[in-house]
Amino acid sequence: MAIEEHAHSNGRSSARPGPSKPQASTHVGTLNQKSIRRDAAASTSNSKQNENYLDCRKDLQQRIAGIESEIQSYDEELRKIQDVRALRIREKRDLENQLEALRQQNIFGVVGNPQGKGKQLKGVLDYGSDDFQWVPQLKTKLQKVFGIQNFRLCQQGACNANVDGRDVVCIMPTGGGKSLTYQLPALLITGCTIVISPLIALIMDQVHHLREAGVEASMLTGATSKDETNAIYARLRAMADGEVPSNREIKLLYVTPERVAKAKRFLSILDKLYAGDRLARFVIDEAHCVSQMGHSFRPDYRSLHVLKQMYPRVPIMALSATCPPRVLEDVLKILKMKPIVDGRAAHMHEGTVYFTAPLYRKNLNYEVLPKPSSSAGALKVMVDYILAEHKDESGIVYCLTKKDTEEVAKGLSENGIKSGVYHADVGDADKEALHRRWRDGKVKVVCATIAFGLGIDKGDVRFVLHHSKTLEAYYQESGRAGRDGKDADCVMFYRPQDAMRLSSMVCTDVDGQTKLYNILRFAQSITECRKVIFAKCFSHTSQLSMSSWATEDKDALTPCGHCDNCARAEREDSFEQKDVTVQAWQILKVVDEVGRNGGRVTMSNLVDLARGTGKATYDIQAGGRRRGKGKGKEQGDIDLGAVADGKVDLSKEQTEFLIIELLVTGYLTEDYHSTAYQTNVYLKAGARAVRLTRMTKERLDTLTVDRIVCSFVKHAAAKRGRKSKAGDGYGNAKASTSKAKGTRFGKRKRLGEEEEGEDLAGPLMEVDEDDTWEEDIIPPPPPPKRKPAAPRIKPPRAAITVVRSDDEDEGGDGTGWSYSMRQPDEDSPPTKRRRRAAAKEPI
Ligand SMILES: Nc1ncnc2c1ncn2[C@@H]1O[C@H](COP(=O)(O)OP(=O)(O)OP(=O)(O)O)[C@@H](O)[C@H]1O
Repeated sequence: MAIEEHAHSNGRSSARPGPSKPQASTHVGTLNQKSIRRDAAASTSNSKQNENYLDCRKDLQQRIAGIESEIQSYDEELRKIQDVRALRIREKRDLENQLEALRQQNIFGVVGNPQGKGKQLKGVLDYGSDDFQWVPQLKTKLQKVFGIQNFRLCQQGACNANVDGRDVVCIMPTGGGKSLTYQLPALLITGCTIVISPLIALIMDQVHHLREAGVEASMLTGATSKDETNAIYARLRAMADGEVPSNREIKLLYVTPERVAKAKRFLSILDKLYAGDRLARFVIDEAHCVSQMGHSFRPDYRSLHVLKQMYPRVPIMALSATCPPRVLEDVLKILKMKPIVDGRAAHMHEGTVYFTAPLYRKNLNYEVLPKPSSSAGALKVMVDYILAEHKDESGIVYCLTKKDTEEVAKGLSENGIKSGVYHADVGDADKEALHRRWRDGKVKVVCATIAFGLGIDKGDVRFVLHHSKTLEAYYQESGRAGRDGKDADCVMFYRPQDAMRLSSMVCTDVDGQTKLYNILRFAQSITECRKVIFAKCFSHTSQLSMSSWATEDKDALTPCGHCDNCARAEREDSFEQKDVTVQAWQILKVVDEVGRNGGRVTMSNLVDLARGTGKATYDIQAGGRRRGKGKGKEQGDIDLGAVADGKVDLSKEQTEFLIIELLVTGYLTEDYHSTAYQTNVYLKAGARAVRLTRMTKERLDTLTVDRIVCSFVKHAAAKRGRKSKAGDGYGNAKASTSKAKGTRFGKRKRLGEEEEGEDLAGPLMEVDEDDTWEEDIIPPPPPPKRKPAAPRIKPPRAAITVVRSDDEDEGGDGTGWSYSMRQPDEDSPPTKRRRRAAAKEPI
């Protein structure tokens, strides 16, 4: 009853058996008997339930008691663990204090040297200073082993942090000297430094150089023979067992990431070295490959996360030339490295010590030169340039295609410049032979695709000629120049027609168009400092911070003072401005008319149509208005007077430049048509075109904002006696003035002089009459005969820059802009017309 009452008292209806509530009945006797039987049955059932209940209760109480006592024992254990933890924390602090004291004792000027400069702030270290006791030893080895007199950029800081056993990240530009930051410290530390590098060729090159310098360096790659591999493992085992004296140890062992990821034998020798305290450091070269967010992710790099897991005592150094903050964060996370601390003010024992050097190298002179439109002309310009500026000096010509490299190498060789070819299809032995001959100076110029990059470390590359698809590629290629720190030239050859070929090459790439427009803006600019363009563009597109482009003496947006545009800016009278709003309107009107007639125009087509020269017709697609009858290509033509109020009164080249400017500013846009073999690029009106085309010519004349203004170069830009940037280009001692470059820029043609540049073309970016092209189709090289060492001829060119106006009147959107155009040279190469005239041929 108690149970039932309890249940009822809880307000629940009980399903349990119990005495029934009295029911109304008319048969009393029967009811009483039934009731007695029911009561007896209920009583039996109640006692069973009671037993069950008691059993269950006992069981539960016992279990609860068991758990309670278990919890108590855990509490006790936790208390013990917490006590131990607190003890260990105190011990750790003690050890850290000892480490700090030890570090301070090792820093002259704090403890060891009372007369020291006292540069150290409390609790932080300036690894870039001389205040470490091993610095004299580092400097001696720097000179004796590597033959290098001074550290450059952040090398000293990185070396100090390495010797001090810190985890390090070092971001330095290509050719900045990253290798030294781990190779030199490795000589001062007991044990073996394991270098993980992505490319066998690069590894071979490094090991070769180190052995030449007398450093015990080895490699374990697919190219290492079985015997050699066994010998290396035997030496490492002996090292781990303490059987090898320190001066006989393998100081640097190069491996590919695949070996760390997959080779069990290698991992077991690492275990042994670790146990024997002979694992000095892991160096991860090209560390951005660890991150999927990086531009060249390598899956095997990901497996490097095991290093910190398995060998927590071994410091790691991560090296890269391009590691934007987002990628760096990912790299640190994957490698299980602590967050970064500044190498000039690093916490005594916490964090990954971080060093970075300006991405901009002061010893590189960036310059854009005009490229003639014919293969012969383009080759001639390159030959002239090399002979006039870099005769007998080492250089590289980067080409867009394999076939280009072959044609250019042939052309240069025929003109007395010993050249070789390097691209993906060249066999390893030939590559190696070329590399060797180039290094020895037997070959002067390597004509290469971008494949010629990693592992190419020749100090005295005095010039690199570029035909690049993107600004990133241009910058990367330029990293091969001037690695000895002396002045070097990085010259891009460009003509507006290139844009169409490049556009078809990148049209399917992610961000292809954005990247293309960036390099077009760079190439067309004649006023803005090249360094500043790099800084703005890369800090925007690659998340490389703007400060990466600052140097010790200049911030990122201060002009470098020595690129072609800075040199030009030094001469106030070097260009004059011209309003080309009408010409832009005319071009857009022509495009409009072609589109209305169902036609399409290529760039060269558009130039001819707008200027009323050449065949001045355009292709018509089915359904468009056509001129003439019969079979064959349907053609349309234009009444320029009616459509555009006459011809565009700019030279061909100026018109091309204006068209590219209209393209990158959205007044024109590309119209791609693919066939089975190629992609043809046509031009059509862009989103902004209507702003101009809706106006009448008369209305245009009264327009006060959004006018388009071009600057034309009046005189050759001064570039003579260009100063050497800053000593060796890496902030070390001052140096000389570079050789006079007086021949570089001759006098230019007067504005309006006609028909220059008809023979301008490029073996590297050949474009056929219709702006259509097939990769690798290159016309034969030009006739070889030419006088060596002729002064460099600078073909004419018009460069356009956009200047925005903030004026929002006249219905404009505040994006007014103006152009500047460089005036053609007076000593430009003979045009077809002039050549014909000279040969007394009728024009
Ligand atoms: N302090 C220095 N002074 C003069 N030359 C140096 C110095 N440090 C390094 N070098 C030289 O600079 C060249 C480039 O060095 P290194 O190969 O280490 O560059 P890197 O930063 O690794 O470039 P990459 O990213 O292209 O591999 C080498 O020839 C090296 O000997």
